[in-house]
Amino acid sequence: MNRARSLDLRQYWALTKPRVVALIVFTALVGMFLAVPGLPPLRETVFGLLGIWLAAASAAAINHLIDQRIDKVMVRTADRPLATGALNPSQVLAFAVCLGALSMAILIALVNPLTAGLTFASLIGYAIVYTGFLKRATPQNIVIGGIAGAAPPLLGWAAVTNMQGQWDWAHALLLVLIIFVWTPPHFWALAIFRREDYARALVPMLPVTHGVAYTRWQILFYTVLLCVVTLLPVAIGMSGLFYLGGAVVLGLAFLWYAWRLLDPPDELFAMRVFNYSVVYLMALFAFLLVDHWLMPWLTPAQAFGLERIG
Ligand code: HEM
Ligand SMILES: CC(C)=CCC/C(C)=C/CC/C(C)=C/COP(=O)(O)OP(=O)(O)O
Repeated sequence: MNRARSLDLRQYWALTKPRVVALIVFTALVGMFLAVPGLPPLRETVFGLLGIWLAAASAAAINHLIDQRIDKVMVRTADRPLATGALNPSQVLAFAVCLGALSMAILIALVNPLTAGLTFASLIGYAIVYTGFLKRATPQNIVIGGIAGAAPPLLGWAAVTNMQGQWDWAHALLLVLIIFVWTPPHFWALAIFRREDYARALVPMLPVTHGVAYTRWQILFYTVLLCVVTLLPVAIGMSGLFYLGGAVVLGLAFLWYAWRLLDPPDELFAMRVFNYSVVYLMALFAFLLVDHWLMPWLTPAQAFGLERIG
């Protein structure tokens, strides 16, 4: 393969926002493991993850396409393939359509139509509703748009159960709720640091429209809410003590970051909060997984000498 070709591949790879999508796929995997006792079925797991990955990558490529003007103006995004001209819009559109079509074909043929439908709704929710409309319209853009990014555990759950179990909706939606409440502190921490980018690009992000001080309080509010919501898996008996320990320690650290952000030591501190948010979500979902799969016996009922119900 010559140099130009491998450079091209790298540009296409960048269109898929690989690191964001990796975490999205991991949350879908955790949804799959929590949906069933023991190991989830191999075919639905492998092709479910492949389909969700391709759909999220397609959504990310469409986001590049719709956001060309914004990406060119912002320092953080000025080196993206469309902003630099390394790829042209028709190439990006063709790539996104191919990934999206492949995703749907795999999910419909090898997983189930319900998962395909929910995944398609998430793709449209992020790529069109959030990127095309909300992002430009309201500072609540990422709160509402966060629903699409939060959906993957539900998609994973649907892939392996087809939502046949009695409590499927409640349990899967709780995982969605966790990511939904996590999204505002995740994004607004970065938006505080990048507020001049957003102001220049005329994107009404919260620190631009309502100021940095107000955004910091909003981050603290959602972080407190997140700490409460992350206790619910234990309260409803979905997760046990191993998860509880992890959630409490991770949550206390997040609270410390959000509190410290009210009076930060320097400008860069907001980026430390953002970086921690990514580590937090990755670790929280790892705790959910290990708790469910390796330590199912470590329940509050066991610890307090009560019999396990059900
Ligand atoms: C509407 C919802 C969301 C918004 C607006 C948002 C926004 C952002 C932004 C602007 C970045 C910086 C990207 C960059 O500098 O290139 C970022 C990074 C990141 N986001 Fe989000 N995000 C959202 C939801 C999610 C979700 C649902 C996940 C995963 C479950 C996620 C995982 C990540 C990760 C892992 C990074 C770090 C990427 C890297 O290191 O390159 N985000 N996010
Ligand atoms: C099918 C499915 C599961 C869809 C997943 C949706 C998805 C890829 C969510 C990612 C969230 C994200 C990176 C938002 C940033 O968008 P932005 O445009 O505000 O950030 P940017 O300025 O970095 O482009």
